[in-house]
Amino acid sequence: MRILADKHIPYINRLFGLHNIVKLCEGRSISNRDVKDVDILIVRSITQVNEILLNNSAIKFIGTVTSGIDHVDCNYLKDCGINFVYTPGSNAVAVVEYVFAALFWLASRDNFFLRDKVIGIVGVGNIGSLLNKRLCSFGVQTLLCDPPLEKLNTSESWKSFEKLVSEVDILTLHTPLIMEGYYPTWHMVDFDVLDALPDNSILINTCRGAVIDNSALLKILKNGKKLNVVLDVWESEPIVSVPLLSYVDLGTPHIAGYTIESKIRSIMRVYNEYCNFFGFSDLETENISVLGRSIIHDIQVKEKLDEILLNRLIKLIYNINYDDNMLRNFANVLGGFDRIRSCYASRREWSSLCVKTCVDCIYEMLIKLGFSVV
Ligand SMILES: NC(=O)C1=CN([C@@H]2O[C@H](COP(=O)(O)OP(=O)(O)OC[C@H]3O[C@@H](n4cnc5c(N)ncnc54)[C@H](O)[C@@H]3O)[C@@H](O)[C@H]2O)C=CC1
Ligand SMILES: O=C(O)C(=O)[C@H](O)COP(=O)(O)O
Repeated sequence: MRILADKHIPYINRLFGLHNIVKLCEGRSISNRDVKDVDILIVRSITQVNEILLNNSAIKFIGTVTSGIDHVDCNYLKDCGINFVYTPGSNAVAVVEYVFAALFWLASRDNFFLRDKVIGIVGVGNIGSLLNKRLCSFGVQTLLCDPPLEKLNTSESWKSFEKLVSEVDILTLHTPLIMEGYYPTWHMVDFDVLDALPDNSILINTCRGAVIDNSALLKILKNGKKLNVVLDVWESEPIVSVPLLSYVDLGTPHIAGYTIESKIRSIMRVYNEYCNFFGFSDLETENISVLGRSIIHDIQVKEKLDEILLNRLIKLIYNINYDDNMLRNFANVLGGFDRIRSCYASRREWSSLCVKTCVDCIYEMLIKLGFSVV
């Protein structure tokens, strides 16, 4: 069969090349002409998958190596009988660990402790629920907002979005981009919401840029609103608002989900779904262990695991400031945003750091936080 794939998805030839003819393209430039004689299409979030792309094509199977699917017209694919797979949760760990890195970067800069803050999580799915679990295991207070889930699961203590905004010190967004329907998220954070946030609170967006009205955010920051902002996603991607970037505390090029582990998880998920759909047997396991340990392991933890020590462990794995600097250096360069992302030296996840301790309570905490412990 003939496969067309985004050239920046890893392991495509290794996984699909044996049985198929594989063509690789820049994701943003894939066109209807490219898919004319193609059976299988494998994309990232930067390829709009809709009738314009697929009209008169013979495509049978489409995979996106993403959790978000706002770039896909799912109804059109269903109407055309095209089998569609995506990879929800594949990069949840990566995003959660990005949020921790951002929080600890701010905490050490502004000299506060996370345990003294209330963190509001909007969207409690794969990412939001894992973030909540890890924050709570580390003794950080959280409040949750997820109206669709609230309708299904009344056991949690949910907060309305309006109430959450006024009660939290830190607001972190983890919803899909939903333009319409009962719970739309497009511009969910608008000027009024931004104005209602307590002074000196922290706003983190790692879901989709347009969940925050970026023009309103720039306006209120220009007006002097005291707000600490972390943006990994931008309303005008791949163009980044340089004025907005100049006001945010941390700005990164949509890489919160970019760990080596998450990239392998997602392409393996698509590959296994492809094998199932076409009836092939050579299912690859999600062979993350092929990565082995990170370059730094066998760290001894003897003293209690406080925020300062956890921050030091995190920084062994990931320096978020580096990604912020990269974006600030290339935001003004034509194609810079996509270039940084496609050349990104994906980081490792905490589980790749092997920590040694003989203190039981530290052992349990490290396990709950996602580290490998011996
Ligand atoms: N920056 C990055 O690299 C990444 C960004 N993302 C983005 O993060 C989003 C969330 O990812 P997951 O947790 O895997 O998705 P998910 O689908 O598991 O969870 C999303 C949650 O949001 C809730 N939700 C929907 N509408 C809502 C509303 N109006 N208010 C509050 N909650 C609402 C849903 O009920 C669901 O529980 C993705 O859709 C994607 O857009 C995901 C991975 C990486
Ligand atoms: O999985 C998602 O949803 C994301 O936002 C991914 O991080 C998008 O990465 P690309 O598909 O744009 O490489």
